[in-house]
Amino acid sequence: LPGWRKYNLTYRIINYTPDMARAAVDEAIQEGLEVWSKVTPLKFTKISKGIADIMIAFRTRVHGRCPRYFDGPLGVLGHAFPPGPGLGGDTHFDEDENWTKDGAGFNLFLVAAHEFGHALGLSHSNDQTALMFPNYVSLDPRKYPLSQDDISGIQSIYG
Ligand SMILES: CC(C)C[C@H](C(=O)NO)C(=O)N[C@@H](CC(N)=O)C(=O)NCc1cccc(N)c1
Ligand SMILES: [Ca+2]
Ligand SMILES: [Zn+2]
Repeated sequence: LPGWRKYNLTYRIINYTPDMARAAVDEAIQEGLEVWSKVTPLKFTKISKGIADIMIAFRTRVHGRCPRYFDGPLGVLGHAFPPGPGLGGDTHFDEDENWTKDGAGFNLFLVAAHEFGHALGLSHSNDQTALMFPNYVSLDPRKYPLSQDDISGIQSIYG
């Protein structure tokens, strides 16, 4: 089965990027999850210690026991593991990027929303308008980032 077998998921922000205010990071993460909870029965609860389903961290290069590595500035911006125990659902952002709330650099909310798509079981889409399209397209973050393709995809897993 490609998705989580429960609707109530926990997440924990392990560390914070120095690029943004902590409150802005909390908000970008929460909104990145809300994009998906708005169109599914999924609920996300933030915890501040212990093991969450979705462990979120800012990392560089080779990090911890993660089998995937980051590549310095630009290129890969983040990665997330599909639903499952342990590493499953965990989401990492490349700290060598310039993370922002608005303006230059990469919009954390947009990248987070994309990564959480993976953490919930979605793979990349070849629909150019989809949030799950492989390449970052700087959208207006105030504009709703999901395309019909994204919505059909997530609702086929969590109908
Ligand atoms: C092979 C993967 C590890 C690439 C990685 C990715 O897709 N992570 O989910 C990634 O960071 N892709 C870049 C594009 C690239 N340089 O390959 C990206 O912008 N992904 C995040 C993103 C954010 C917002 C929207 C979209 N469409 C994509
Ligand atoms: Ca990078
Ligand atoms: Zn991706």
